[in-house]
Amino acid sequence: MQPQASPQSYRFALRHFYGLAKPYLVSEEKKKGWGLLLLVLAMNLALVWVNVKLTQWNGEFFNALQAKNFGAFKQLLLFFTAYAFLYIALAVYSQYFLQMLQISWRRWMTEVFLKDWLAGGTHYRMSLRQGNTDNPDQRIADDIGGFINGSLNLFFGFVSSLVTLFSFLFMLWTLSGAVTLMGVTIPGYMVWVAILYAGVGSVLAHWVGKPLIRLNFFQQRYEADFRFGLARTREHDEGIALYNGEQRELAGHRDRFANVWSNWWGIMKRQKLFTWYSAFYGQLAIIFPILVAAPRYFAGQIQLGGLTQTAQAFGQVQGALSWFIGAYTSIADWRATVERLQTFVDAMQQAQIPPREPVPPTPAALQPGGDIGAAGVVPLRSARESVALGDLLLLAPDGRPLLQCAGEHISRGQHTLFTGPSGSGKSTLVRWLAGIWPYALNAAHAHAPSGRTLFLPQKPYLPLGTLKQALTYPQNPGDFSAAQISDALQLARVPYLEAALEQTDTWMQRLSPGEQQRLAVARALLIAPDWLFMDEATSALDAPTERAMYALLRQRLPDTTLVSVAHRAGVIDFHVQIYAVEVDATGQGPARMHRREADLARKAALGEGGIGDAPAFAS
Ligand SMILES: Nc1ncnc2c1ncn2[C@@H]1O[C@H](COP(=O)(O)OP(=O)(O)OP(=O)(O)O)[C@@H](O)[C@H]1O
Repeated sequence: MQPQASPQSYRFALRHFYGLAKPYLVSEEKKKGWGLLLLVLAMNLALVWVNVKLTQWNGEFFNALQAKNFGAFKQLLLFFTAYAFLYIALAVYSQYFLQMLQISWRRWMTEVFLKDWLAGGTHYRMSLRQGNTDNPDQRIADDIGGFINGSLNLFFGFVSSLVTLFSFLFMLWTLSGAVTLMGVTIPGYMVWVAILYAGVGSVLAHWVGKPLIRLNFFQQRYEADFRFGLARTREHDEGIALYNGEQRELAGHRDRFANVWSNWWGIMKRQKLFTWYSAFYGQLAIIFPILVAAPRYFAGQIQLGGLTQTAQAFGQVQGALSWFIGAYTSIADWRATVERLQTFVDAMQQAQIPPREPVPPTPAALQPGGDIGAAGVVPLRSARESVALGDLLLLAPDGRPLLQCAGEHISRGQHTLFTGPSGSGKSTLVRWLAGIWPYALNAAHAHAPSGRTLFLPQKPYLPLGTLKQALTYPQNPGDFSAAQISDALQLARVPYLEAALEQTDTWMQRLSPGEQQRLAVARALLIAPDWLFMDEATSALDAPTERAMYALLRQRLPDTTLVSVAHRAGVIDFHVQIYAVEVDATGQGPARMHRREADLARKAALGEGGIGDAPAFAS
């Protein structure tokens, strides 16, 4: 997405802002939110009032100095003390309450985003639809805060500037008097000069600063890509070290940093131009009003206090009018942040659990390369205690047909094995049953089982934290007694890990793949689900240990139905029904499933090195 700073895009940004901000302002925290918002607003208005008073004070003070009036001088000093204290207190507390509002709002919004992102595999389905949302971590960690801070700062800046403008316009009009130019008398001429000065300044600032919008947008994206690349290297350090892949990694990081670097140069050059301009404009603003008002002072029409007060009022009017100049880059950043968050929200909505009724796919979806979007995505959850696949057709994200089902059915207790060549769609079927694979057609008569399910993938996920937390994931360690945990580790043949239960480590890096898979078996023993889906969940174990793990699961979890995806013959005996997936000979159509007898499957496995090899099943 490339930001276009047209008036229409600002209208969109405002509409999206409304959609993003409204939920908090009508949420259960609305009282606190509105209360803080109004409090900070009142304090900002009070600050403008104090500014007006200080400007008036300034005129009176310099007049008292010029008149050498010591009594007035002393009294004005007292007034100054009162105004200054009020100003300081307001400045401190308006900032404090503003920050309180920012963090409360951010906490609320982050919670909502995290929940939506992590709900029902949404995060996974979003990652399937590449291109829509880059770096979700950045959206949640940075953009929510940026959105809230930017919106609040712009709002209060806008209101303060508006009120300042009207308060000081009136004062400036009164002070400035009239000027006659080429026979035409212009009343309140300082006001017109201030408007002209700020107007020209704003137009020039817009012209000079415009490219910064695009540059800042891309800078954030490039920074996030670079950070993400580094995080991946850290995560996969062992693989990289074993492959001696450091040079490739280095090249990748250099490439990503080159984007950061070259875009940054663009920002620097444009920022330099902008700073030339804004510094010149700011310096000129100091002397400009005095120059314009000086003729009246030297003509004796105003006193020294009048001159300084006029200069201050001019500065305030000009400053308020030029608010757009100061806020220019902030508005651009804010707009980019709003758009990024909105894109993220849209992507989350598209990836959320689809409607229960299947949506007919578009013809394009069935063409290779066609994008079926979220249509037809229906992992229907059933109240029935079985798996039924009907004539479900699983698709790849690009619409390519992967696997055609033909009425396969698994009842409770009917331990089932799916086997077949690599890439034929077995894992995709498991993902669909888990409700996270959205690309499927003809799902009306297919359903996943009800009840408690646990899916063990080939690479078990072990979260950051203690080993006990990793073992009991996704449940909490407190859900199990020490004896249950100890038993599970003993049975899964990793008794020595008991000593490390309270240790914190990156367990996915520290434990061997086989240990991780045995830990996952221990997890299944603890959780004791109704349905256990094992997608090559024992592939890293030696054959005897693999058999021992299956025997253990069958023995210890008598009420659990096993649904496995596996390649080795050793697991056949633990299943009562076997489906072999056969790929289409032409390579064009989807793979298909065939029911196999255990003997035939075993023979195929022994003969061809894999139980799913197509030639062994060819009739
Ligand atoms: N996220 C994805 N994006 C695009 N294609 C995918 C994605 N996930 C899977 N595929 C493709 O879908 C096809 C089926 O993959 P799947 O993992 O289901 O195969 P499998 O039969 O389980 O293979 P294996 O036995 O090697 O695990 C493959 O061609 C794979 O490349």
